[in-house]
Amino acid sequence: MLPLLIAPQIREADAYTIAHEPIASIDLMERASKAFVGWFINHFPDKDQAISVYCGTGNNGGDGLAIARMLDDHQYKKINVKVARFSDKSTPDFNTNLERLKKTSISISEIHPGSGFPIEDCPLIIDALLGTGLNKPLEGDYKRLVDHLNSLDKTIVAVDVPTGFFADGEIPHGAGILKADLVITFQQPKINFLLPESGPYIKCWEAVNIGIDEHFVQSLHLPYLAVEEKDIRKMLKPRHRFSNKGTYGHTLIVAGQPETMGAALLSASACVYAGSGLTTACIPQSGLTALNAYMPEIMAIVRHDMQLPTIEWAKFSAIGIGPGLGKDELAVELITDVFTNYKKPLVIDADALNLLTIHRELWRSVPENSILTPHMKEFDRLFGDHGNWWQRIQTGIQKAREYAVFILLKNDYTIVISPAGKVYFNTTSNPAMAVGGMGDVLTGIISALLAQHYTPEEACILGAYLHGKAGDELALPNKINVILPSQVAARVPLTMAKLLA
Ligand SMILES: NC(=O)C1=CN([C@@H]2O[C@H](COP(=O)(O)OP(=O)(O)OC[C@H]3O[C@@H](n4cnc5c(N)ncnc54)[C@H](OP(=O)(O)O)[C@@H]3O)[C@@H](O)[C@H]2O)[C@@H](O)CC1
Ligand SMILES: [K+]
Repeated sequence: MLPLLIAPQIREADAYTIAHEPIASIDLMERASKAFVGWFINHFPDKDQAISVYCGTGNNGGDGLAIARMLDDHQYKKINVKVARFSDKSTPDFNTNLERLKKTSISISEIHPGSGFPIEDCPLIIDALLGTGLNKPLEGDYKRLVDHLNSLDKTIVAVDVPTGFFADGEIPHGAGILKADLVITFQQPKINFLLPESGPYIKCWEAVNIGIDEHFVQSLHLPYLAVEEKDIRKMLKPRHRFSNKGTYGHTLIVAGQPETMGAALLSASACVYAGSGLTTACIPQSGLTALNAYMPEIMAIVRHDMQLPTIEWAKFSAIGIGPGLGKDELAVELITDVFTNYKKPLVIDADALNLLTIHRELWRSVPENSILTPHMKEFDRLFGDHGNWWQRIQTGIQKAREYAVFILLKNDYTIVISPAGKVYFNTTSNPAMAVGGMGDVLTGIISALLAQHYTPEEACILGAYLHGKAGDELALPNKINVILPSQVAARVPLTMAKLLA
């Protein structure tokens, strides 16, 4: 897992690396700038393109100066540097890099407080005004400059973070933030890059390694972690010789109303594809023909009008409940029946989450370590309205602990919060997956993983990753705009096979 540090921890890790590698601070800046330039050159190979580098007077600005010098070394011929002298302060590494830059032929100009802004005729701007040192929303000269740059139709590549963008914590409404086409960020994506609030400011980002001490970072036992492919490869268990369907569990999916049988079909079929040895769907009677026709591998427990079905609880190694279940009286009785009789962790989704919102007394019987899979609206219905995603995560941490459950909060980077307070960011999935039914498939996959004896934590992490990865494999190679949940479900075996190879 890639630990995701917040800004003060980034400073701590930088300082530790400087003291213990050891490496001089100015050389770490050189290394960071070199990593930036390495990526930049590959993606902007036209050395005749005119580039303006805007620098503040802190270390982000120091990076900008070093980057300008290095691009000059690489024969980029039309570089100019503009230093925003909005403060009397400057860091020693900024000063050293300014002296180094003055020895080149690069033109350096300054922007002063209250002054107008120079005409900008370069199509490409490198933003090294402010980085992770941001400590308050932009105002005054910085805000004016950022608003001005945003008003120009330029390509903006930000160093580490776009100027004015908080790397973590709440992003104030209406803050002045530079809109970057690309952010080349050091060591790790900043946590706010992974939240929807970054959408208007960051078109894409790339993290480059600058050799921060990994042992130190791991020793911090940080709550925020990004899931990487190598973690998934370690987690996934291959199937063994002499195993049989019993080895891989029996999953029950409690879902569907006559009008929402699709949710039950998607969920139960995803469960089969994700490797559950046996899958049974508890569905309304009117859906039986559809179920048999859609996927004969799925067995059924039929719900007759307003009658609770008889369920042999001990038969099932995992239960997923909620997709298309509705909120009527029978649904309430059914969920109560499941919560009362089944003591292992459940996967609780969609209408089952809505029922938890309406009938708060149900919370008392949610089995420990169950997995709740809300999207943003379901989350807010459960736990109250939130003005931003950072707050939502903090509430998630508190509620996961309070109720001893896992909360999987759906997002472009789906967030899994454990009762122990760990926050895992999934790194797969894409906008082509924004289609109704995609969540039902995820529920089926996670339920199947529970049935196959993955721990609830593993089932969440693995389920979110596989679901997104299957979607990526379908959509990304041909830049397909829309993929269907049923396609994602059917792709899962191949995605798993690749990860096990
Ligand atoms: N540490 C390392 O070893 C490495 C660091 N690296 C690089 O350093 C960057 C972090 O550098 P940094 O800490 O110097 O902060 P930076 O973002 O340049 O800004 C600082 C200045 O901004 C000011 N300021 C803050 N908010 C403001 C506001 N709203 N409006 C106006 N001013 C505001 C603040 O002023 P103050 O509030 O202190 O008066 C201070 O003077 C990081 O992103 C990466 O690029 C890499 O080279 C790798 C090695
Ligand atoms: K920046």
